[in-house]
Amino acid sequence: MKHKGLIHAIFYSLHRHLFYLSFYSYSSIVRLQIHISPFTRLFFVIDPHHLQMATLISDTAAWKDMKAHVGEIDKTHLRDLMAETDRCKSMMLEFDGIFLDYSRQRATVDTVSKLFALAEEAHLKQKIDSMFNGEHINSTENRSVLHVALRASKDTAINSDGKNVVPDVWHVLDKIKEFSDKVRSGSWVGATGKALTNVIAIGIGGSFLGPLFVHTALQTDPEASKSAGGRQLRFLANVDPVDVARNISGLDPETTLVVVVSKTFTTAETMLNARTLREWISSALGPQAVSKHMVAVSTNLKLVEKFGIDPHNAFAFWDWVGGRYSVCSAVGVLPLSLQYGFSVIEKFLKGARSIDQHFHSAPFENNIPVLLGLLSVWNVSFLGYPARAILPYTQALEKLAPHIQQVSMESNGKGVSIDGVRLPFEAGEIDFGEPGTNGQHSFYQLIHQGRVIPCDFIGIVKSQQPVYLKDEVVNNHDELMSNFFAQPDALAYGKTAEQLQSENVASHLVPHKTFTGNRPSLSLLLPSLDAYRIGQLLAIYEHRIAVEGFVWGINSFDQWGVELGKSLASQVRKQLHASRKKGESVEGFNFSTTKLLTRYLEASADVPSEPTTLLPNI
Ligand SMILES: O=P(O)(O)OC[C@H]1O[C@](O)(CO)[C@@H](O)[C@@H]1O
Repeated sequence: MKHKGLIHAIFYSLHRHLFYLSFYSYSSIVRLQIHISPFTRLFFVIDPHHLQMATLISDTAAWKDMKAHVGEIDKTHLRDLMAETDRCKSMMLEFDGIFLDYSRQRATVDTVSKLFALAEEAHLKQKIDSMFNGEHINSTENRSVLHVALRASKDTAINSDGKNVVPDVWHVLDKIKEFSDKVRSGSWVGATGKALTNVIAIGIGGSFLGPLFVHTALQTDPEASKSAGGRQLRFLANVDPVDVARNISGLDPETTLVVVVSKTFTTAETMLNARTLREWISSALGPQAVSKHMVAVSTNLKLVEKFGIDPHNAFAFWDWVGGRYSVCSAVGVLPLSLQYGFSVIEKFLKGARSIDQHFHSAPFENNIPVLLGLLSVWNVSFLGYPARAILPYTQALEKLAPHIQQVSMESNGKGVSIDGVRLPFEAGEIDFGEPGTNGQHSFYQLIHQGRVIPCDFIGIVKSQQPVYLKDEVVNNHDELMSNFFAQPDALAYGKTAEQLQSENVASHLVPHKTFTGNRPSLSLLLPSLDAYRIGQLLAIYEHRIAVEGFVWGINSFDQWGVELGKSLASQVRKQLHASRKKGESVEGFNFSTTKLLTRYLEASADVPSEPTTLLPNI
């Protein structure tokens, strides 16, 4: 019912510490909505069909002040900024062994105070508190965001919907400890009585990338690798049968445990891979072997049971854990504990906890994730650098960038504010990276002389695997770290034409050999790379990404952008079935897709149309 010009309803609601005040007019002309909370702000819709006006962060004085400030920064070069010792000193800090130097950002002390003003305007502190307090800050899914509870100590209370979730977290952790101890000690055996020494973890996205990152980082840590003994942990993510073949290659079902990891237990790729490995096990050992060889991690325990996995062998987590934030839940803790033992993984959780406490309580000027997040906003939204390179100088962190890609790009790759208003600025950033020095011989050319890409340099003081050859000038790790220290200066200072001329460089080469410099980076130095430090690094990135989203005023905890492709794939799947089984021609697609599908079907007409035995050939 519409009453033109009439304020039809006034709602007051008190929800925890938040106060909402809403005026709705069902007129087609005016709808006025004022929500007073850290997340929802003044919001007017004048004619829902034509005009929307909302207070976005980009409408605030603090944002405009930052925009104006860019002109000041453009007048300076990092060469000059780096000469200001007091400025540099103020841009270095340390927390619990992690040393951060952000003096090579294109920022002055004034820039940093303006960023704090922006944070204030964005209600950053209140938003962080709301996250830790279990408010439903993931508003489009009406969920809390409590990955910090996954690594809280037993005596902490963290509430979601009025319930302390920490006892549930520890109930599952204790169950993982007990189960992984049994498997590792050989008291839980496979169907033929043999110990299960190999694990294949099936999962994709957040149910894969975080655990893979941690596993790769721990693999070469002496304590962890000693604890792993000869055990193997593999990850099956891609529905590509090549990935199945790679995973089972050389493994014996008799000694293999399969962990199916899926928050929803409906993800098409994971479920097909799970059915494929169930077939691999039952065809070798009989269907009754599944209960000894397959366990699951999920929030959907009903579907786990329906799949045929014994509910006693299911490890739960909760809807307040986002997939990409789930590595500290059973998603990561179960496979990693099976491989390394629970005590190693507990250290990883403690490392993450150390950063959680720091993030929650440290003042912004000493708060590593807050500073990193604000600097990213500065680089993306004001200096106009859309990408970020993650460059760890340790091969052990080779899977850090792929994991952070998901955490960052799935979280902050959004086009509307948390209120659903289209953003007049770009949020999110393009993350990529490779360990140094490999990356130096690949894409660094572009970073030095092409596009400006802010870089995160991550260095480790003590190598996990030190090597020192007798005739070398420095040990291998010092060689690696020489590059870690050199690259940020090369980017910041560059090399001028005058310098080249003084070196008698041929004049036609001077433009080619000139480095403009003024390219921002930051350096994080960790004392070592053990389970604790890996946990810290993970939490630093998770919280940094949340800070960016909080300032941009978006919902960093949903991922609607992945849905459309999934539903289109399901239409294609139906078509492939209809064409292969019933000979139906391709229909209902555009010209291009019809052509591509027809070509695919015609060219693959000779592939087996009946089920085949699984025979990996690699
Ligand atoms: O754990 P699930 O439910 O199988 O989901 C896997 C991944 O799929 C996504 O939903 C996106 O495709 C991710 O957010 C998630 O991490």
